[in-house]
Amino acid sequence: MRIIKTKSYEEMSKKAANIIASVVTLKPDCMLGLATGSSPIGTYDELVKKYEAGDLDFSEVTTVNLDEYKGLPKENEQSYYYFMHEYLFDKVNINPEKTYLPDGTNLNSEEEAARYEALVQSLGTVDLQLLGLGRNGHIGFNEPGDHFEDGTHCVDLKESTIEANKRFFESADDVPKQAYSMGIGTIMRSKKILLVVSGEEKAQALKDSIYGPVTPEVPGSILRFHPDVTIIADEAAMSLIK
Ligand SMILES: N[C@@H]1[C@@H](O)[C@H](O)[C@@H](COP(=O)(O)O)O[C@@H]1O
Repeated sequence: MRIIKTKSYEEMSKKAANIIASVVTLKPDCMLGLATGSSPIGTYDELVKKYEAGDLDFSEVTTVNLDEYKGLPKENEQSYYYFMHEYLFDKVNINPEKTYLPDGTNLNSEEEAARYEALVQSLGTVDLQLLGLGRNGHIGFNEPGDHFEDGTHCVDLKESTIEANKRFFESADDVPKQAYSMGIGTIMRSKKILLVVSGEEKAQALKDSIYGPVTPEVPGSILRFHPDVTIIADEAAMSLIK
């Protein structure tokens, strides 16, 4: 596990984008696992800049996203489909037919989870999985619990996650109560993992993930068992780590 400490969110984002760009440059037809949330927005902005400067070509890249709210249609501004198009897909030359997310409009949880898991596996191995960290230590939408879920599944979101994510919605009541998420096994099967963490409100979750026991109570802690993890965290997120 490599831990890179940066002075700011901007520096974190630049370094993360450099790592993703190197993967795309070395393997133009790579498969990227992508994340949503405020943590990776700066990284996507930096990737767009590299594309606009003519330094990156996404035409052969395939992407699979970690998660999606259950029940939100694609055109809902809070759907992760919308987010990915807004921050990345519509701004670079990626082939939209090679970008995949769970289908939030399929309300049959078992069917959708099985479909997405089979799809991700059929596409091959994720070369690099980008992750953010929830304030409660979640990765994707794998919430703290008593066991690690292996494959894609439907999650009942924790109150703390609904509380954390309500800033994007009109009220907490508007935040979906469930989401589809890749499982811990899906994430751990990626060749490389890149975790970006910013802000003081993540400091405890980051410390617990890196130094606490490996436990499903802190889903991010499982990353210690992965052979190729890079964590890029700003000073605020690292503030509880000496
Ligand atoms: N499902 C997403 C995660 O994929 C994300 O990494 C995390 C942190 O979000 P943020 O980066 O906005 O703090 O929580 C969200 O709920």
